[in-house]
Amino acid sequence: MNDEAPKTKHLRLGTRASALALWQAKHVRDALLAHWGDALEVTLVKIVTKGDQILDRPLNQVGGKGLFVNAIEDQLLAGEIDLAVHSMKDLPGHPPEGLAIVCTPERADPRDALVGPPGSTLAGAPAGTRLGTSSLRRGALARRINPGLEIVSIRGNVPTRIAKIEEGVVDLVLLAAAGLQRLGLDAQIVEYLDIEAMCPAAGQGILALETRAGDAAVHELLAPLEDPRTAIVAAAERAFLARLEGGCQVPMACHAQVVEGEGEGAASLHVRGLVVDPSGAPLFDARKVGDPSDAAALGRGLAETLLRLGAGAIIEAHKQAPRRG
Ligand SMILES: NCc1[nH]cc(CCC(=O)O)c1CC(=O)O
Repeated sequence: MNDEAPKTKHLRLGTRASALALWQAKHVRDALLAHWGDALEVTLVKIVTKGDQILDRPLNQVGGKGLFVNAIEDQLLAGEIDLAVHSMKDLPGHPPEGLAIVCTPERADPRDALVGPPGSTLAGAPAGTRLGTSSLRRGALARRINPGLEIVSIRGNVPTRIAKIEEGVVDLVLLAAAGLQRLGLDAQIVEYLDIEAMCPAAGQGILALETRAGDAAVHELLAPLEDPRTAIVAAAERAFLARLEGGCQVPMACHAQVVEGEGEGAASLHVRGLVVDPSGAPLFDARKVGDPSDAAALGRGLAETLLRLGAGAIIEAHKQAPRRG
């Protein structure tokens, strides 16, 4: 009818079907539509992953975080979808051959947050308090803050884990602030943990937009969502992860921040990384400061520093942990 009308492009966006994954996928869809308007159509494709189906065992025993992303990446490689939206925290350090993380929107709150009875704090919880978490990192760092805590492994999506308090299985739950905020559950947060005391997981609070490598048409559609500062910190944290990664879940943390220079001074990139035994000790903890343009080298170098300090033993122990199922 109207020859002048721009041609509508169609994007198939693959996502897990959990409430958090759907929120994230819709958030990306809405941001894309806000930018491109009628020139773009986005279809959400819900994909059930192995990680969604196995809920009765800790993640580190059933194959780690890859479980949540493999099915989605397979569909991307097969051309069934054009774009996958992931929590960067759930991704391994390297994308599989043929895929690429091409866009990282602005990072949300990277902190961990405590859910439980009003007035509770991690440090002030009485001895024997049961803290629910499936993350070896959260359990280990929580025990450093309060050695009296009893760590209880819980699985399931965010609302399921919070329900464990009502069910009497645990007293407190530690979760990512970003996930709670996205689900509108932040009214239940009783304490935000300081980044220094509870160093977040690499990529926590960051969305990773993944496409087929070299798919310039899709990459171009995503470009308006890119946040350059997030791309820098993500590059550092992912390089750290990639250098240390074993096959299973390893208790490690990494957090990078771009710090603006004073006056005319250039910005600098601060990266902290740690590897900790699940019991809370020993802990290998190091920091590096460098140029934001060297983000990946800085993250990798930090990982190598931890290996020189002896962190490899903890990583090996978790690589060799038997996989059941
Ligand atoms: N492992 C599950 C997962 N993956 C991403 C988030 C929250 C959002 C984020 O950290 O970016 C969560 C829930 C949680 O850790 O509490």
